[in-house]
Amino acid sequence: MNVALIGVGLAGGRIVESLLAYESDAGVDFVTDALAVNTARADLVELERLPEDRRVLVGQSRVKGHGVGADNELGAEVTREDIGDVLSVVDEFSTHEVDAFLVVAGLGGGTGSGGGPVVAEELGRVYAEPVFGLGVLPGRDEDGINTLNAARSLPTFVREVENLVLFDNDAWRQSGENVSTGYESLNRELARRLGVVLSAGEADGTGDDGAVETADVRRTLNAGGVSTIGYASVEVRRPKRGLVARLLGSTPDRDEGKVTNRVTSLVRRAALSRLTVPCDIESADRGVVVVAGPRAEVSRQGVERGREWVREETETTEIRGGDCPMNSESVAAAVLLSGLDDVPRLNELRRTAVEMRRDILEKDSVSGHRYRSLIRASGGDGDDGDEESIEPLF
Ligand SMILES: Nc1nc2c(ncn2[C@@H]2O[C@H](COP(=O)(O)OP(=O)(O)OP(=O)(O)O)[C@@H](O)[C@H]2O)c(=O)[nH]1
Repeated sequence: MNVALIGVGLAGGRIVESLLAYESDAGVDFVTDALAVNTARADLVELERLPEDRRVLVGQSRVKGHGVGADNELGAEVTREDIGDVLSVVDEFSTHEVDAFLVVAGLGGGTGSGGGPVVAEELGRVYAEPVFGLGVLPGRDEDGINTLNAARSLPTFVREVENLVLFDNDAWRQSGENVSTGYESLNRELARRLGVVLSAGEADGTGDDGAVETADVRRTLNAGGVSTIGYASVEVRRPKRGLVARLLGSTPDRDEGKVTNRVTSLVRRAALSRLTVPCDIESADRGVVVVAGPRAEVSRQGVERGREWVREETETTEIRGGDCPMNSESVAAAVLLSGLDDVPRLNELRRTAVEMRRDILEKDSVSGHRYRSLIRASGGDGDDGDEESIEPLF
């Protein structure tokens, strides 16, 4: 699948770079071009892989390159004002080769959660290719404003993209981890999962029957709403060949049954693994199974059996899938499940956001606080809003 990546905000830019790192390490080719957008100059400087002309600073006239300090209304506003700068860089992409855009953002901050949906809306307006999103949910230990930002940005982001893949930082952070090294390993885990899914279609156009195609992933994501990804991998040791076999050039016998079982179990483990956002897999509307690895280690029958198993477990007939040849030392299975209708973390996030807003508004000490207008904008301020609902960002 050929994707154009646009990372908005710090988390967005870092995750885009992790995907680029995965792509080069795995020797696959799914990123057509990539770009980072930010309101903070320092966050763009921190990036390592994207060239200078693929880093766009927005809102300079308003926030002087210092970021929007978790104000996602301001993040949305300044991104909209400078959207021309973003689109002119996207214009330089080989968009005729692009199958889809992927807008990546952390939903807890100001720039990504505000600017991400704006970028998605504008790309959808200008280009015919689908626009997908990847949204990172803030942890429970972050400030109330991060939860409120995510609760407001989510419905807007979901509306502006064809599908929003979710990643829940909380479900992935190990206790006691240093935040920045923690993010690094989180981003690697995320890139591994998404990387396998986006590698689908490497064999597009070759007429290879069992290979998973770009269209399989696109149709799965067309279910709309939000999605999650499960993943499992296993190292494969190439069997040693004796001297005579090497001289004769013969290939070692392949235990077909063993390879098939290994692939089937791998797909099951992926579906039952810790998902990028935990949920009941039965709540999925569609899915796609991608098994990537050396051709000799990926049994088509194994993929088919695994797919059948996911179909039964999810009680969903629309489970697509296939293999994806890759020159690696391991076989990896990723299961993308979309159109989820029950994600407990999202319900909790909304509830917490309502409670936090109430708490913050009740505390006298926050009168005149810089977040007060934001909190009012989120609705339920006692004047005319509904106390139990959160207003979408726009
Ligand atoms: N997975 C992951 N999450 C991150 C990373 N950096 C930040 N986050 C999360 O993303 C949220 C948004 O943070 P940032 O991306 O730093 O914020 P921003 O969008 O740049 O917005 P401002 O800094 O407010 O302008 C935070 O609430 C964190 O939960 C990262 O590298 N990886």
